[in-house]
Amino acid sequence: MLTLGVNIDHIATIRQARRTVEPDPVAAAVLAELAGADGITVHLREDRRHIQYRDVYVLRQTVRTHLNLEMAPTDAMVAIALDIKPNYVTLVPEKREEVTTEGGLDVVGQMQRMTEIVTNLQGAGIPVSLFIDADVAQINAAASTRAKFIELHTGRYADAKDEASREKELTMLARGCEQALAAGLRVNAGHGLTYWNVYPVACLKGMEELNIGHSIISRAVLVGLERAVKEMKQAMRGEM
Ligand SMILES: CC(=O)[C@@H](O)[C@H](O)COP(=O)(O)O
Ligand SMILES: NCC(=O)COP(=O)(O)O
Repeated sequence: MLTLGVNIDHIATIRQARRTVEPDPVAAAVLAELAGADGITVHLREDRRHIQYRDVYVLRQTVRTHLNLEMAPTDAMVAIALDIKPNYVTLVPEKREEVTTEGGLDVVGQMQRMTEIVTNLQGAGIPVSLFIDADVAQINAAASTRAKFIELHTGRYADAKDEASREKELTMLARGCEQALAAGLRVNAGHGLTYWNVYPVACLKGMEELNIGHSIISRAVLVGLERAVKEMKQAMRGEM
């Protein structure tokens, strides 16, 4: 059955805008789980722009589904993952100046390093997923590292400007999924998925989990606004 990992990075983005304590990603994770999330995903970026070490540390104790830690393939992050022990780690490429993750990992170009990290984390009982584009060579390389999963980068599909390009990207995702499954990999996907573009990806045969964040948090802010304003009026009347 296809599962949903809810990425709560942007709850932390709102908190960090004021460097305060609200909204707390830990509370968001509880609510997401109560609403049916099958997993919680957080990306602990090197620049700590949203999720903080404290969040991952507390989430490890509170998440009741599974915790997917997205992280750059660096020694510092591997040490954190070995200490926290999330249910799985997704290795992602990271650039300081990027607004969000741009491309997939270049596993082909750093086979030895990737294999070392995968071996190290999986040896400690933490399954690893490699966030890659639906590219034949990258998928073969990912399988060679013996990582348990890949996460197919759906950004190009999500950003497609017209139906023909979207169809082309979807076909590449479908072929990538098929190739990966045949190579013994388990397949997740994510990035830029929304309420409007998710269904064709959700229909891909063999897809295990979709990790979705920005669109869900954006919608949550809007569907929750009416209640939040009403509650502030109550508070102003001393009713809270
Ligand atoms: C790896 C991936 O696709 C993203 O979800 C990543 O976590 C994006 O990072 P931001 O949440 O900082 O945009
Ligand atoms: N790995 C993808 C993810 O966790 C969420 O990406 P997005 O929905 O915030 O673009």
